[in-house]
Amino acid sequence: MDKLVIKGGKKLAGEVRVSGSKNASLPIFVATILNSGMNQISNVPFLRDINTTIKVLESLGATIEGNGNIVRIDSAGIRNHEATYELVKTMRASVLVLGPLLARFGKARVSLPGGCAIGARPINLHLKGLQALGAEINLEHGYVEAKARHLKGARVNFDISTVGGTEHLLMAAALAKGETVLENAAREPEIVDLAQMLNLMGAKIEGAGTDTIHIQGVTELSPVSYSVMPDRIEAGTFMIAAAITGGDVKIHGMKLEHLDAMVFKLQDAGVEITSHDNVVRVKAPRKIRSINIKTRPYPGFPTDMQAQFMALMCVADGASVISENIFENRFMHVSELQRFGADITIEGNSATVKGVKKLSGAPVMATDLRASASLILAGLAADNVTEISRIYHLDRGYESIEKKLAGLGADIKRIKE
Ligand SMILES: CC(=O)N[C@H]1[C@@H](OP(=O)(O)OP(=O)(O)OC[C@H]2O[C@@H](n3ccc(=O)[nH]c3=O)[C@H](O)[C@@H]2O)O[C@H](CO)[C@@H](O)[C@@H]1O
Ligand SMILES: C=C(OP(=O)(O)O)C(=O)O
Repeated sequence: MDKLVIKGGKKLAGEVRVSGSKNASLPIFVATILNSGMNQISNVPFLRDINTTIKVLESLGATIEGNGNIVRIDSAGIRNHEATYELVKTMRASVLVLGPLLARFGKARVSLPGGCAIGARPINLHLKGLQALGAEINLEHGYVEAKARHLKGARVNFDISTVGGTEHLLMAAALAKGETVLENAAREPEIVDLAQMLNLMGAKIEGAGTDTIHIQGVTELSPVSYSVMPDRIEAGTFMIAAAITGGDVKIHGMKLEHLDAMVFKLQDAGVEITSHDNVVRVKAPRKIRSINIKTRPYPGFPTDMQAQFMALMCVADGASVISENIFENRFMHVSELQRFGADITIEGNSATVKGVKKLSGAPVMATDLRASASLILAGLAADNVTEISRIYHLDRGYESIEKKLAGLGADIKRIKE
């Protein structure tokens, strides 16, 4: 298993480019199930989760070839309607194939994804929504078996804002008969990206990016060429890397408006953020101020940036309260950050972080994707050497992160074991 070795204390400087979004690519790849033909998806990041999605689509019968960051998906050969436990267990988002398979072929059998390190993460709202569209759903031997002669448009009111649930229903409703209205829909930019791609395929979707989405079902969708939006979480991670190392970094290819909630918090913490000609410059202050955050669905502070922001607060001036409101167990990074000498106490869904003068490098273990990123950030700011093991989590969601950080002057190496 690979590990990362970081010698901390370098101020990051220079320029870095953000890759395409993992969380937008996954549903966009899955949406190709809805048509029959050759789709071309560009700005795709090289990630383990993308490989898993490719394996899932291939197992259904799609033919896929890649060239750099462009992936061509021919969905004409899809004949199989089952996604196995072996594939779904390695990546939860694979469960999104259920709705599109059902909408196009009238049946699907997909393994339940199960929980993960950050929470139980049920899919009850996905299934309730598909049932509202007329799907007959049975749970057998850990699999969801779904049938519908023809999905029919309906009103779906989500109990809680769910990104995956909204994406799932968008895709299924695109080929349903009549109008579907999604209420209390999630508003994340990745949902807007998916809706844009579906509309290019011929879907009739209005209101993506708001909490009410109207979908007029169509009978057929066509293959498309589509370029994936930039990864806002990768961009946010670089912003914090600049801030935590006392650095001055220019980030290319990001959309600053996708990170408004975090940008305001970083500015409150004293970080200077300017944008010119689509390049965002992030300049650290002499001392970071402590700031409280509460994670919320978009446009609130993203849960996927909570761990990284906590790493920053570990070296800030004062105390910060960080509340996690999306996932019930997303503080796994706390015990690892404590190994760097961070002063953090947890009470319920809140962590109080008292800034310390200096973190001290340590051997640590990554527990999930964003936790891994927070450990890199702490390692960049810490004295001495940090060794991070179990970085396969990181490879799920960050394209060549060690190369990009090394390009900014970090002393970071991947050791193959
Ligand atoms: C691949 C992808 O895009 N992953 C993102 C997506 O995950 P994902 O789509 O899984 O997250 P959701 O928005 O669905 O989850 C939000 C909350 O709703 C709960 N819930 C969800 C569905 C459901 O049927 N029942 C239910 O109770 C979840 O357990 C969680 O507590 O959005 C999360 C929240 O921004 C991000 O952290 C993930 O990075
Ligand atoms: C939690 C994440 O991803 P996933 O939903 O795929 O687990 C993430 O990207 O931070």
